[in-house]
Amino acid sequence: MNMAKTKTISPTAQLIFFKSKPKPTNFILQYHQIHIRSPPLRLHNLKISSCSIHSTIPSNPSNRNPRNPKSHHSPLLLPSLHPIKPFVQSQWPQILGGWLCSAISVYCLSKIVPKVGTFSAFLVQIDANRLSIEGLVLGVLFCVRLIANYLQQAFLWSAALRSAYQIRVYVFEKVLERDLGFFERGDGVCSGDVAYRITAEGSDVADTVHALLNTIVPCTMQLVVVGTQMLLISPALSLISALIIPPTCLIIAYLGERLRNISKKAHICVAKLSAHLNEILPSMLLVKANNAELCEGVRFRRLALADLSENLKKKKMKALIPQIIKMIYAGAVLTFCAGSLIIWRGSSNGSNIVSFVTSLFLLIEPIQMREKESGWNPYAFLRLNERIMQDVGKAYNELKQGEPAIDRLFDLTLFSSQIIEEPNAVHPVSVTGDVKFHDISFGYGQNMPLVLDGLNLHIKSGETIALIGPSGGGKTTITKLLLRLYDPLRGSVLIDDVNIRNIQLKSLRKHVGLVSQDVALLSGTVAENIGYQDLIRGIDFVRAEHAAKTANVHEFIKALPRGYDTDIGQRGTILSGGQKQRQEYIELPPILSSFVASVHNDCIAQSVELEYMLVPLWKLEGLIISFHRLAIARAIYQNPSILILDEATSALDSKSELLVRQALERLMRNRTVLVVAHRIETILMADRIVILENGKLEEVTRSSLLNRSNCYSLLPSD
Ligand SMILES: Nc1ncnc2c1ncn2[C@@H]1O[C@H](COP(=O)(O)OP(=O)(O)OP(=O)(O)O)[C@@H](O)[C@H]1O
Repeated sequence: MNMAKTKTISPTAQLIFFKSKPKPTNFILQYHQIHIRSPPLRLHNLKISSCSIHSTIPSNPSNRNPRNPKSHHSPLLLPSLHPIKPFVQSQWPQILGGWLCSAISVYCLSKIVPKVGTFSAFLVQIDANRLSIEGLVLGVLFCVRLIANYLQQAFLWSAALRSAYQIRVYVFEKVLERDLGFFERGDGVCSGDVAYRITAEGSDVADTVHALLNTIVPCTMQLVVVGTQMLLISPALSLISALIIPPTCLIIAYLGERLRNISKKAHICVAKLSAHLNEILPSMLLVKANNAELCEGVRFRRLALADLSENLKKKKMKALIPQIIKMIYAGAVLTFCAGSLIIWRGSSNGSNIVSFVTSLFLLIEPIQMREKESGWNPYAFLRLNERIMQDVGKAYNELKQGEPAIDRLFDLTLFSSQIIEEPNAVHPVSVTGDVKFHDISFGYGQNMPLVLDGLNLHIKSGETIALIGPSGGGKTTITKLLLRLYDPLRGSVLIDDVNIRNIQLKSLRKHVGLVSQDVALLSGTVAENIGYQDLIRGIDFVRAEHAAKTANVHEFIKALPRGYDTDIGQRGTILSGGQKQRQEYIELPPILSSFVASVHNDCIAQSVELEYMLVPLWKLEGLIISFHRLAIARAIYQNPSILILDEATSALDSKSELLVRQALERLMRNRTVLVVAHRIETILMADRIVILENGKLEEVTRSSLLNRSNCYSLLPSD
């Protein structure tokens, strides 16, 4: 597999489509490890067979106490890094490889520096023989060092990016596990912010991990090794050094904490900016219709200004920290030299002092300066140290500004689910479709008014119930309870007399299908949209085609440029090709296409905002209807025993109406159907009609309904 492509499915959810050349043989995808065995099925253009998914993500992060977001922090020096530890540790082969290369590079440098001195001495003596030997050795050392440096970077970036990839996948999977309430209420985190954390801040995490691996960890190792050497050479001088280290660490820790706080604010500012754009751009109709361009310009400017201010503070602090580290370094070296001079005067052992000073430099710069007399150029040495100090400062910056990103990413994974699957939940292979709502009371929050209050409803197997009522009356809420997206506060929902709390969630949502009034088309091909539930197992194309035919959408699909393989994600191309040549279509720029589409349907507006759309205005309605029928085809493919239809509120022309109605009739056949109805014709198709008002249900007859239909904004049929 050569590449994993992430495509947006909805503002809050993403699905990874693995794009690769089909591979005929068994192979393993990581990460998570998807073990693939023959015979192959097809997922997009990746050939896979039955696959078992094993989460190899270490268990540590999920074991944290979800009630206390900070409970994972251990009293380590860098507690914010604790959550990423298992992900980084799992990359140990790359990390070891990188550090080994780093050691080789340092070793070469330790040889190169004195050799430069020897080489220059032979240059002065014009000793051609020795000169060429020394030159060759120098050249080899130089080349080895270059290769080692390259490999070090390649290994460590590989470890950092793979860790970030695993973290992203882990966080996204956790986000997917969250209850619907999180996405609907937001809990203070809007979908744009979630997307920003997983994308942009995920990249910051990669930089942080790289900084950690590339600089800070080798430096720590070096500190320990050289510190031990210093202690062996002169405990007294080590004591002086030790006195300098704590205040230095304190100052650096203080500055680091400041950078961390500033970075957190900067992250929040840019996330707000991104969330605001995500909200406003698809809502251009609202903005323009309300003459709100100026107002939106001002709101954007305010957010952008806050971002500017926080980012400026961050950049200034990032620039300041390396300078302060350098200053501390220079001060420390001066203090140390003064101290050593005092001790040296009282002692005759000058060579020990030289060795010790060398070790002190080695604390920061990995050069072994054994041949002090021949090759040591103090100016070059100082320059090297300065560069290293800059690197250390830069790495420290990366680390500190990555910490808030880690915090914010892992905050998304800290939650306790309200919808908990019972340990002994059953997995019925089939259900007859008998549904009972028994004494249901439900409200969306503890202090929120009850939406449903002591509601009872029995839908017999194979029966169609039309649910009507005033807007905001709770019709959609009933459907959410049936899908167990929320649990009722009181009462129970039963399928075939089994409380749905005792049915496995996967099984429940397999037997209960939903065709929502939001025509939720996802990125991917038409076939993938129809066989959505089988994306991983592999789509059954015969079944998909049959579903499309039953839903009256087969002809529409056949007319698309690549039929069932047409990528719906590429909105611009869906209607291009031959249709474009016949100049039946007008080209709408992104903003206008979303604008026009949003008049008809919000979902289309979301989908088209990024691409040019080639659409005949007179056909736009037809396109939306085709999308409706695709959604119906998806439900037919799923073949659930119980069907929830949340009918679209928009008006259709009579031809489209007929096509959709035919598709719906076929879909509803031999199923238990609960239809949230807005059209009189649909209501008349039902076996029974119930009105939901003030949280309670009342059954009505068709004739009595026709007298009161205006109350519920029912759409007349053509
Ligand atoms: N996630 C939520 N959090 C808080 N309140 C909600 C949530 N979803 C819906 N509500 C509120 O619950 C009530 C019932 O909403 P619901 O969507 O079930 O009504 P509905 O009858 O389907 O309305 P419509 O016909 O307009 O779609 C409304 O007052 C709505 O504002």
